Amino acid sequence: MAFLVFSCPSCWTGQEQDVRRIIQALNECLAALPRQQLRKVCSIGVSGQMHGVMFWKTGQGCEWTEGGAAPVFEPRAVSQLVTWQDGRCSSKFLASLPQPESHLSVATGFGCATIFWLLKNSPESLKSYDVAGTIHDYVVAMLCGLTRPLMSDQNAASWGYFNTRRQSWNLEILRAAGFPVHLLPDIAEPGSVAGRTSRAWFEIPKGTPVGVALGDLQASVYSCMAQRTDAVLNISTSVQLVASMPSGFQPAQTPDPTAPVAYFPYFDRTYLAVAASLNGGNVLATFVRMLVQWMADLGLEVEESTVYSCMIQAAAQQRDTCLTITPTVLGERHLPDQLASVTRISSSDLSLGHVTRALCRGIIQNLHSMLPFQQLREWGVERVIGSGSALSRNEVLKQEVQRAFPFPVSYGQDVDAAVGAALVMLQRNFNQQES
Ligand SMILES: Nc1ncnc2c1ncn2[C@@H]1O[C@H](COP(=O)(O)OP(=O)(O)O)[C@@H](O)[C@H]1O
Ligand SMILES: O=C(CO)[C@@H](O)[C@H](O)[C@H](O)[C@H](O)COP(=O)(O)O
Repeated sequence: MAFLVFSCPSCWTGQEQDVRRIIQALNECLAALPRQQLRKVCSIGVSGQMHGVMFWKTGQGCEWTEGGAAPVFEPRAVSQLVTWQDGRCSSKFLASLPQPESHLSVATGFGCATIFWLLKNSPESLKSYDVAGTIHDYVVAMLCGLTRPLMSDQNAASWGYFNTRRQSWNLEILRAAGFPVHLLPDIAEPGSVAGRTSRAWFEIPKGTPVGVALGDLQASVYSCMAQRTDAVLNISTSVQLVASMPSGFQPAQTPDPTAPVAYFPYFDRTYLAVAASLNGGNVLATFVRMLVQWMADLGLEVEESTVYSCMIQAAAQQRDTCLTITPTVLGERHLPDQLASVTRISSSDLSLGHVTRALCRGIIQNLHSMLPFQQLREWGVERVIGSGSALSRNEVLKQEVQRAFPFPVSYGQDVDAAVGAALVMLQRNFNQQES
């Protein structure tokens, strides 16, 4: 078994997750589903958080165990998952990387940037592995027993150094920079089948088709964008505002690291215009944790859930405020070094209601500064579909959305990446399975 081991300079903030625990959570989810239903599964759609990267060793990525109630796979020679929230690549480090031949620029947390960082700071750790992928590419590879992982262009683009027009990695540029290109997965069409389950998985029969893993953003959009005139606004940990570009649209071929809107590949060579803000529900969560800590420092104990409900209630009473909060505590990919600020502070606007109202407004205003909502109208958007737990649980955030958007906002029932991944398999592979 091998792990990535880093000596950590104090200036970067790594964000890693334990692959074993993720797969354990997946197993628990599967175990909770009715066995009868699992027996009837006719195909498996997979999606997951984009940008992140993990490594494993060919042929040793997992072990299947038949013990217990059902056959499951357990990770073996795998690294940690370095997530999309990873902050180890400073602006200076990113500026030292070669210019990609892609319409998308590279930010911290993107797979190829992380690999470049490891190459420079921990080259030994890479030697233990010979393949890499997103966590969802790993799951597909393990289920199907693939020796080399397959990756959809949706996830490849999220790593950087991928040319969506040519559907290929920037191999020459990467090779010239000493990048270990053998780690890069092979590319497959999103919506296609990656393989079939090499064994029974829980009650799901051996030989069940498994789709190439999709990006969670594209899968969520697929679950709810009924018309091209719909935009999707998701606010959970982070925020994404998404509109679909007309077929035939091609983004400019050079990356612009200062552009707040990126064009992500969708299906059938079409693109989604995406304003992906790193500052969403996590801003409120940071505020809540700060209050809980202040209370603890003052000798008082309070539950986070109590703080959420009190602050939302207080802000619901406080319909307006002059207090202005730019809530970018995490910076943004296009402005990594611009952090949060509070302005127009007057002694009359310091209540919990004022601050929470200003925080919620600030999250929406920050999104508006990235993708002005009038632009959506120019793209033909007529309606916004709202989703995400931070939005659905927060009446004040909903009010601020309604206030800022010049469109009706409706809240979808099944706006969910898992639903989208299942629909893709059902709708796009139906003919394939019938023949
Ligand atoms: N009790 C609560 N009431 C209202 N909002 C909450 C509450 N708990 C968490 N949230 C908000 O929901 C956001 C998303 O939480 P969570 O569902 O855990 O993340 P994700 O959907 O990204 O996996 C948090 O960042 C926070 O802003
Ligand atoms: O970062 C982007 C888009 O660039 C995301 O779609 C990415 O895949 C991540 O999953 C999301 O940002 C995280 O989603 P959530 O936890 O905010 O729901």
